[in-house]
Amino acid sequence: MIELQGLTKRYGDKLAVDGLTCTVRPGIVTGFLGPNGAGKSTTMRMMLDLDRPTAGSVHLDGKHYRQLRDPLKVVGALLDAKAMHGGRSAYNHLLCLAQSNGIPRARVAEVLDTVGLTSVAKKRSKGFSLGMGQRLGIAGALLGDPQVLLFDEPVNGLDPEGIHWIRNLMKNLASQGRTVFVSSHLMSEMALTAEHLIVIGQGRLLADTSMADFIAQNSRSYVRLRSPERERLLDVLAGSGITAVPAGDGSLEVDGADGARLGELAARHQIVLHELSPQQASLEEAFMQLTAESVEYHAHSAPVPGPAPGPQPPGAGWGTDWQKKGS
Ligand SMILES: Nc1ncnc2c1ncn2[C@@H]1O[C@H](COP(=O)(O)OP(=O)(O)OP(=O)(O)O)[C@@H](O)[C@H]1O
Repeated sequence: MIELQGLTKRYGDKLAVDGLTCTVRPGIVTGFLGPNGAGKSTTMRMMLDLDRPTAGSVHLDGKHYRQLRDPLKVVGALLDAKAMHGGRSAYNHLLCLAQSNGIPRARVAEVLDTVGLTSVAKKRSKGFSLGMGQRLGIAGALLGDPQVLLFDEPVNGLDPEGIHWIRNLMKNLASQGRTVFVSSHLMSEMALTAEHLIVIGQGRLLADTSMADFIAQNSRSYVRLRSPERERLLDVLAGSGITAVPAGDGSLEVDGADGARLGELAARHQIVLHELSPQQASLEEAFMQLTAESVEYHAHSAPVPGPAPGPQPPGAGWGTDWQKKGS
């Protein structure tokens, strides 16, 4: 369990983390979300005593990091996969960590095997790809068999097989009763991995809730109906007190009634349906909705040069005209 109590960090004028109070529980994967600069990395660094809080506290399974005799046996972390001595082999890197934390040498081979790096164990890590570096960082986090695990952007640089692997690894670690706390900007991946979410914006807590509730509370869900007898369907729905909104593509959008009820209603009146599909917003949409006010950095689309103004290609405007909100 990780307990934050009024956790605050100020860098000069900048309040990077602003009075965070929350608990990260064991047995589930908890996702940590926030726009760029929200304070996620700073919070994780304070959990590991790499940054000293301006105020407030962090406790890992009831203890402050500095009270831990062999910290790697209590908390394992992947913060920056490149933060290692590149001249050392993967094996020696892990061996150094093991020896300074009272962890038996045999554990090194075990974690190398877990992360799939046994065949390159004797190679220097500076020759590793981004994905191999991530795997080595994860091996380091697992070395002490800790109950608490922190992962900052763990799928960075991993290929689809690697992403699948780490998703299952995190779920397995949680199912063993461990506390797994993971940050990522990849919403689709987070939606598949995390059961609970902690969301921050400009250093403040915005949400501490289950994944399902987060999406339900921050987005619209409705049922889309399509029928060759649209007008009759509208009448039948109205007769049952159900409001349907005609959409531009000829379908109807119905809020506040579930698919089963709508399907039965149509069947009772012998109305043919070509579509009946519950529409649930994605985590990404819910996240954008909640954090819209606390996004500090916005990209503005650059005007497309040329005679015909039209839709911009995906990604147009990125890297141009970054502007700090409110400045
Ligand atoms: N060492 C530092 N000195 C000064 N300001 C810092 C320092 N570290 C972080 N900050 C500032 O604190 C704020 C929070 O940064 P942090 O890196 O924790 O955010 P983040 O949520 O991890 O962002 P990202 O998603 O972009 O990684 C930012 O405004 C950042 O510029």
